[in-house]
Amino acid sequence: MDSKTTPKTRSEQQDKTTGNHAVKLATWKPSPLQISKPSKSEPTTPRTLEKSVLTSTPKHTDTVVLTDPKLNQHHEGSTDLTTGKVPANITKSSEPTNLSLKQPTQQGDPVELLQLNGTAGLEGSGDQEKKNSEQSSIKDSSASAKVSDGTSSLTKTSGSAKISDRADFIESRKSSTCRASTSSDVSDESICSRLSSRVNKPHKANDSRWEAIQAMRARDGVIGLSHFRLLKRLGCGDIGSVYLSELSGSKCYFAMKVMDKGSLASRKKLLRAQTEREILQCLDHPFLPTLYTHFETDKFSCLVMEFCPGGDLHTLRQRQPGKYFTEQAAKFYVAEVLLALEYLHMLGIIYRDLKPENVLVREDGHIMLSDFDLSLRCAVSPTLIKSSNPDCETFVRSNAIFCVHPACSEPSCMAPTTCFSPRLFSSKSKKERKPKLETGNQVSPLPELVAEPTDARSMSFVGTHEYLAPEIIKGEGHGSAVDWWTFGIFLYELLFGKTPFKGSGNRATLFNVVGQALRFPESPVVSFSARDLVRGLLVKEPQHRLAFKRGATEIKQHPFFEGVNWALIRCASPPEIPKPFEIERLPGPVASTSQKVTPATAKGSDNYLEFDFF
Ligand SMILES: Nc1ncnc2c1ncn2[C@@H]1O[C@H](COP(=O)(O)OP(=O)(O)OP(=O)(O)O)[C@@H](O)[C@H]1O
Repeated sequence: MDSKTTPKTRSEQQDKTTGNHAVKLATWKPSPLQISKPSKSEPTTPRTLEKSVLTSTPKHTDTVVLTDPKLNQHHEGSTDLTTGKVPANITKSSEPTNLSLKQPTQQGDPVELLQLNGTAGLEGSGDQEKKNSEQSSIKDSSASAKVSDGTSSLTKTSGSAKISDRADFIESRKSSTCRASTSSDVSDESICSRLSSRVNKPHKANDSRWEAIQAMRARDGVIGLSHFRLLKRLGCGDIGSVYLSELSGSKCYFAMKVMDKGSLASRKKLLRAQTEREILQCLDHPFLPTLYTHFETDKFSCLVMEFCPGGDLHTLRQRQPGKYFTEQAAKFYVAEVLLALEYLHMLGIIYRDLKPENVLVREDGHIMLSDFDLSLRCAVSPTLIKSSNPDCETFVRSNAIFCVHPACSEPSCMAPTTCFSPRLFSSKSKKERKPKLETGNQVSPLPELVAEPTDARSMSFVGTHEYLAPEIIKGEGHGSAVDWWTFGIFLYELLFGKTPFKGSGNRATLFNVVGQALRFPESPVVSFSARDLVRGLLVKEPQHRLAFKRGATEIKQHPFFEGVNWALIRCASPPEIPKPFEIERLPGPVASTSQKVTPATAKGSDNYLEFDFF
């Protein structure tokens, strides 16, 4: 079975819950959740959720949803692209029959037409581009993006059900300098969108897909929905559906996330969509998605990203003997995830949703971390904590962090953070002085820079039950250390085929996360260093957790990763290379072609030899 069509539900771990399963935590009460900045288009008055109800949706039993009982406005499911409606019964079942996405539009044509009443992409600015946009709008409205039937693949409404709106309480030592945008402008071309179309992605220089998009843009002025053929629905998350799509005539394939703006607005998820888009615009890393372009129609907001034909790590794990990875394979995947997290942290992004379902496998077997709508953006202030100059004294100092509300951060605020000149903290009071750094086994002659948001704090209750950090559950406020907790759970799951604190239900799981001691199963047998790393990461108090002070550097130096060549990891052989994705197997107009999406057809996209991040 094609992994892309395999339901992403954690079948062996799912709770047999139907309907919302309210969880009240008896022994502690999540701290009041406050909204720091009400958004104009999402007029949520600051509120206190003293009796917050944690619910798990049947569609995503493994993901936490914090519902404000007063608002009671959380809806699950994705919009039917044909009707533009959210299927009414989608919360009751994850059966494919509930997801009739398309209606036949042409008799005898197995390919259904997806009428997307689109206006052109909104990239670019200025009169000429507006003109183009208008012309294109006319063109688009008469054009139809084709989508295959793919009914057999619509077996899953995958993805995580998440907090219906972002309500991050931001503990900020300095107000953000970013534009305080409102989500009402999401349908318009935001400053970020304009920036993004010009964002330089140096690592995409040899990417044929990148070139194809640029060529199309140069030719037509703007890129819109009419430039793509939607071939198959790959999956569906909480804020949109993802389609395998071809840039018409280019044989370049992409994953296009299509979000219904009306549905986002009514479900108060515009901010999440905006957050994801703005984060994607910033990324240029081998283990993170490339956003090739973004455009909007009257009805939809579309993100065009790299397509990963290898499925996700959850599905891949299920296919392993014993449903767990060998230690070697696990090491490979977590090492790549670690680099992705490190890069995100350097950009001031706390990921907050690490789980195997969100780790996709590229055509070359390397990974791609996906799904950024729960991420939190902060401003980071890189700090040099260890100088290469032996005469310089070394100090540990947490870097100053300023969280920014998801609605008021933009790439221009974040991107330069990696380029800051590091501050070297010289002599301070003796109190602040730490005699020696714990540098693990390695003695590095290189300067050591912490550019991660180790001090960031948010009060949101986000994530997936089994992956939630204790400080999130307890509502104590959380920072980047939550990513190291989830990293520990992730490693544990890859190694043992299950998560460590899973209870009989979501409520029990949350209690276990907070109160239960970490235990390891007797089998499979896992090395001491692997268990030691997991132990270091799954420390309940974030301040005592591995990587709390110095971020990913601490983890990289752990003996578990001994021998890993961090700089050349993307040249390492992956444990498994996915079979070429066969376009001919898809129903619809492409069925007659024998085109395969292989590394050959996406030539140049993975020319990672010139690796200069690390
Ligand atoms: N770049 C991609 N390549 C291949 N498949 C993808 C890609 N991005 C997403 N998918 C598939 O589409 C599904 C939906 O992805 P999406 O990011 O919309 O939702 P999600 O990860 O389930 O989370 P959320 O609910 O936060 O949106 C994923 O489960 C995955 O199977």
